[in-house]
Formats: sequence, C-alpha cells, structure tokens
Amino acid sequence: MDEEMMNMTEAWLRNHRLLYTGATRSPFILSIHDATINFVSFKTWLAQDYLFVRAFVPFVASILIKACKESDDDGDMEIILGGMAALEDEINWFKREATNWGISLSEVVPQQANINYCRFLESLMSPEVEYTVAITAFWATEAVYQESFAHCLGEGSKTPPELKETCARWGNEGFGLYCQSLQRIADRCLRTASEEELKKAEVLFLSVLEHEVEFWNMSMAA
Ligand SMILES: Cc1ncc(CO)c(N)n1
Repeated sequence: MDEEMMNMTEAWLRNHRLLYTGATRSPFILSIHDATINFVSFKTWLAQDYLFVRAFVPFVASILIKACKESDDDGDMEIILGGMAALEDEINWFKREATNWGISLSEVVPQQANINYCRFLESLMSPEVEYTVAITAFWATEAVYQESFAHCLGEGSKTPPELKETCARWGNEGFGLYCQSLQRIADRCLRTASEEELKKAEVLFLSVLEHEVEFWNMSMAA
C-alpha cells in the first residue's frame, strides 16, 4: 500500500515491526502458547499487573478528561468510558484470580519495570500532554495485550486450561473491537496533528512497546 494512503498507526506498525513483534510475542506469551510456562512467572505477572491496572485507571481517566476538552468527535467519550467501566470488572477479576493462585495482593511490592511503566503513564497524565499523543499511547498499551493474549488462543496454541480465562480477557473478540475503536480514534487525531505532535506520538508509541517488553521480561525472570 502507498504510504500516503495508510493510517499513521499502520505505517508505524510496519516501520517498527520488529519491536512490535518483540512486545506481542514475548518469551512469556510464547511460553503460555506452548504450555512451557513456569507458574511462578504467571503468578508474578498476575500480581504485578494488578498493581499496573490500578495505576492504569487514573491514566484512562486523564484521557477521558482530554477527550471531553479536546476531541472533535462526541463518540470518543463512550468508547473511553466503556474502557474505564471494564477496568472495574478487571480489578475484581484480578482479586478473584489472586485468591485462586494463593497470592496476597496487599503484600505485592512493585518491581522496577512496573514502577518505570507506571511512572511513564503518570507523565502522560499532565494536562500539557495533548489528547492525540495520550490516546495513541493508550491504544498501543491495549493493543499489545490484545495481540499477545489472542495469540495464546489462536490455532495451534497449547495454552494450559487454567490460563485460558486469562487469555480470553484480552484475547476475546470484544476486546479486539475495542482496540480497533481506539486505533480509529488515534488515527483520526493523528491525521490533523502537527509535525511535532506526530513525532511525539510516534516516540511514545515506541516507549509503550519498550515498557511492555520490559514488563513481560520482569514476569519471566521471576
Ligand atoms: C502491562 C500491561 N499492559 C497493558 C495492559 C492492558 O490493559 C495491562 N493490563 N498491563
């Protein structure tokens, strides 16, 4: 396809394929897919991601505020609000799942990669960060999880039955459609963005991918 006709996110996905694949086909995800995962790693991921999701809520809230103030499309609010509502269910799911795996969430200490990622999200919550830039990072964060966990449910996957529910949380079709909605918002905003905003959004897209890689590696190392 001609570069000019492509959406910005598609062009980035093409130009940064290697890093994107690194984030969506991490050793952690591949080990779920081929059933070689060490459950200690899974429990580490679960505990750390619970903390991450708690930090993710105010980040999404900050995007909702930006949407209300800066978006030229009324439809954005419902999509972001839907995502926020789903996070309440997600937090409750993490609590139930932690109980099932014998994890005491109140005792979980955030690891460095998690601290770094949450700090990054916090930096994006500033009112000075434009909606276009923030929504791009938001889309990328969700898209990595969607693509990663969908792979664990795809053809030829040997995902252990006790992990299927986890994979389905982010790998299900509804979550896929939600990610597409976020991508469409990002692309619409990016079409009218300044050169400077475009550059900033691309850099943050790459930062998200790097943080995701580090997050998976942190889980795997435990
Ligand atoms: C680290 C990480 N990235 C993305 C998501 C998706 O919300 C998540 N739960 N955790």
